[in-house]
Formats: sequence, structure tokens, C-alpha cells
Amino acid sequence: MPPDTIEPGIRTLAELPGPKGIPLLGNALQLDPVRIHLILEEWVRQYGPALTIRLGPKQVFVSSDMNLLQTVLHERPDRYRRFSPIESVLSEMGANGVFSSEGDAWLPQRKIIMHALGANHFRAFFPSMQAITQRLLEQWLRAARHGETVDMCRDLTRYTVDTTTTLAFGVDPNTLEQAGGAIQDHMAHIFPMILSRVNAPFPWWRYFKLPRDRQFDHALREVQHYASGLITRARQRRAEHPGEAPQNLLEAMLAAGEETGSPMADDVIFANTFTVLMAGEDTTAFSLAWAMYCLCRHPHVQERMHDAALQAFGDAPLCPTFEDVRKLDYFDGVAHEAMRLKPIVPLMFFEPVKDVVLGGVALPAGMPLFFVLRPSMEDAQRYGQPEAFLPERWAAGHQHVQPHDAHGFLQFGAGPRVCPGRHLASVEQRLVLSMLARHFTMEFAGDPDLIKEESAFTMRPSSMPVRLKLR
Ligand code: HEM
Repeated sequence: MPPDTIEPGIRTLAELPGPKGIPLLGNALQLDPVRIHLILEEWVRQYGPALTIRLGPKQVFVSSDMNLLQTVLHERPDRYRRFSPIESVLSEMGANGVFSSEGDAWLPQRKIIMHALGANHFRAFFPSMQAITQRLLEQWLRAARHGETVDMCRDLTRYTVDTTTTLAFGVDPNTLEQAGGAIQDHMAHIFPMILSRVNAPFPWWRYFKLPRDRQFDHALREVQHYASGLITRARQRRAEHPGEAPQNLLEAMLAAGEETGSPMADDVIFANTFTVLMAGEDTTAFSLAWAMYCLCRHPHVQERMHDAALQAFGDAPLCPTFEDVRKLDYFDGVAHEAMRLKPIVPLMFFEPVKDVVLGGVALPAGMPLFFVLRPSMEDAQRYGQPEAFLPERWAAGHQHVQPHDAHGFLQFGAGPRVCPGRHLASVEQRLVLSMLARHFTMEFAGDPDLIKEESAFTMRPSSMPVRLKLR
């Protein structure tokens, strides 16, 4: 955008404040990928809600203004898209599915995935979710009886992979009861590298491999092999049951175009299997792990949850029917409140597809836009008593904690690309938290100050060891 075309009163990036960088690399070396969200939050505190940084040759617009983020989210795909390195990095991994694809490629994938993950499928799927939750309960009962520490990050990532794989791909891998390493151990190496590569000022991995790139390549091969196995099994099932309506997302992708004669390409099916496997794992698991963290800090909320569980499903060990899930709104509030204080999506990355003016700042097409989500969720103008953990603020019609501005909460995104897995995530959160509160009390099994926030595309706890006691 040439400066002489910018209207009076509109600012350019050069007029925004920001931290000083070094020649050539700019601020890149200051942005430790594991702490990137904390560093950007600190800069927002220091320089205000609109600032600029530089990553190598790229000038970046950084903002914590959720009204601007709402604009960006809703004005897709015409004016904005995801930050383009997300697409190139995921393409190199064979994972350019619905999350990262843009333009005409995105919509057909989105339609299939929205349908397959739609809330209308949950009724039929509910018994499977109950069985997986029962498995988790049995593990925790054993740990409580033997006084063993529970590694919540381990158990919850296994729970979410079992649930997502069963729902979306029609196979229950039962990683929860698997003794040794499971697919999750490989996936744990993939997320941090995606974040590092997306924000790298220089694509080093295309020229030389560091030990961590080799570890990443190995993890990627394992996950690719796993996804291929799922696809092979689904193909076999379809061949054995010709003409049957697709039973899950994978079968829906294989069946797409059977009538019109334009099937979904194999690489697109593969990319979306990979995408949904990844998107369904860390997000829900770490939102639950952070909820555990908040609950250990606020034992009185555990008591309220226990009462709410008894009220919703009485003597039953788990939420007994799909209809009863609706009675678990208090648990949804717990999950939301944990995500407000410990956002598993602390940053979102976009770019304009054409020259735009956003918040009075002229931004040329292709300019990286980084949004920092937590400051607005800790803002007293949006949330009363922002530092307090108050799940009841999310109850419908609740008036006691004011103000309450749900627009400031964008953990699932918004607009045409809002998270299609949010209903599944909400059912998982309700089932796990209500089961926990029905049977156990929980406390940290170690020094909570050692639990650190780590950016790894999602924001995960460095560890979450807890001790469960039977009620
Ligand atoms: C607490 C749990 C979760 C959180 C906080 C979360 C958050 C998000 C966010 C912020 C986005 C970007 C939305 C946007 O651009 O407007 C997204 C997209 C997506 N999520 Fe989730 N997610 C969660 C769980 C899940 C689950 C369980 C699945 C699937 C099993 C899933 C699948 C996806 C997919 C496929 C997309 C890409 C949608 C598109 O670009 O059209 N998510 N999610």
C-alpha cells in the first residue's frame, strides 16, 4: 500500500509503538516459541492494544483488541485468511486439510466436516462416549485406591484421541488402556514444531535438519502411518457394505462425490484425517487439564460440582443419557471459566487478502496479523472480578457477576470458520468434569508453581500431576 494512497487520519504500521529489534532479525530472537504468548501479552501491557514487531524482513501487526479480531473472523474469506505460513507448513506435512486450506478448496471440506461433527450425531454416538468415560473412571478409581499420582495430560490426551477416533473414524483405539507409548506421544512432538515453523523468520528445515527436525520427521511418519491405517480400514468397511450410508466422517469423505463422480482426492482425505485427529486432541485435553488446575486451586468449586453432578444424575456413576448432558451446564461454565483464565488458544494468526484498514491502521495484503486473546478476557470492562474463578458467570441469565461480555471470549473462533468441533468438545468437557466431581476430590500432587504455560500451537501445561481421593 503506497504511503501516498493512505487517507488522512489513518495510521501506518510505522506509526505504531513496539519493542526494539535487531538488524535483519528484528524481534525474532526475543520470541521464544515456548513462551511466545507470554511475551506478546507482556508487550501488549507495555505498548497497548495495537503495536508492531518485526520477524526478519516481515513487519507484523499485533493486537489484543477483540473487536478487531471479530471483524477479521467474520470478514473471511473475502478480506482475511489464516496466516499463509500455516498453509505452507501444513502442506509440507501432508496435512493441508480444512483448518489450513483457503479459497475454493476449503468450502467442500468444511461442509463434510461440519455435517460429520454436527451435534445431531451425538445421540447415536453417546454410548461410545460413555464407554470411553467409564474407562477413564476405572483408571482413576484404581489410582485413587492405590494412592497413585495421576498424570492428567497423559490421561486426557488419551481420552480425547479415543473419543475423536471413535466418532470421526469409526475405530476405538483404546489408547487409554494401552500400557506403552501411544500415538499421542508422537503427536506431542508435532504441535510445537508447527508453531516454530509458522513463526520462523527463515525456513531452516528446508535447507538443513536439526536433531529436533529429525525427531519431528519421525513423529510425523508415525502419525501418517496411523492415519493411513484408519483410512485403509474405512475403505475395507465400505467395500464390505456397499451402498450403506456413511457411518462417520471418514466414510463420508470416502463417499463424497460417489454420486456426482467427482470424489474427494486421496491426499485431501488423508489431510483431513490428520487434521481432525490433531485438532480434536490437544485442544479439549488441555482445556480439561487447565480446568483441573483451576479446580485444585479452588476446592469449593469442586464441592459445587459434586452437588451439580448429584442433582443431574443422582446415583448413576456417569451422566446416564444423552438428554442429561443438557443438565450439565454448570460444568460447561467451569470449562469456559478455565479457558478464560488459561486460554488454550492464546494467539490467532491471520493476514489480509487485500489492502485493508483495520482499527484505523492501514494494512497491506499479506501483512501478518497476530491477535493476543487473554488480555481482553482479564479486562474488568468486559468481565467483573476478572481475576476470580467464577464458573457461574457463564450461567444463562446470570446477573451477579457483571459486566459479562461473551464477545470477548473467542476460544472457538467465530464467523464462517468457527470451530466445528466445539459441540464435541463441550460434551467431552461435561462428561469428564461431572464424572470427576461425582466420585473424587482432587489436589495437586506437587508444587503447582512448577506447572508452566507452554505454547505448542495450543497452550498446554508443562505437566499436571494430581492426586484423587474417593468421595
Ligand atoms: C476446547 C476445545 C477446542 C477449542 C478451544 C478449539 C478451538 C478452535 C479454534 C479457535 C479454531 C479456529 C476457528 C476460527 O478460525 O474461527 C478451530 C478450528 C477448528 N477446529 Fe477446533 N477447538 C476445539 C476442539 C475441537 C475438536 C474436538 C475438533 C474435532 C474433533 C476440532 C476441529 C476443528 C477444525 C476441523 C477446525 C478448522 C475449521 C475451519 O477452518 O473451517 N476442534 N478450533
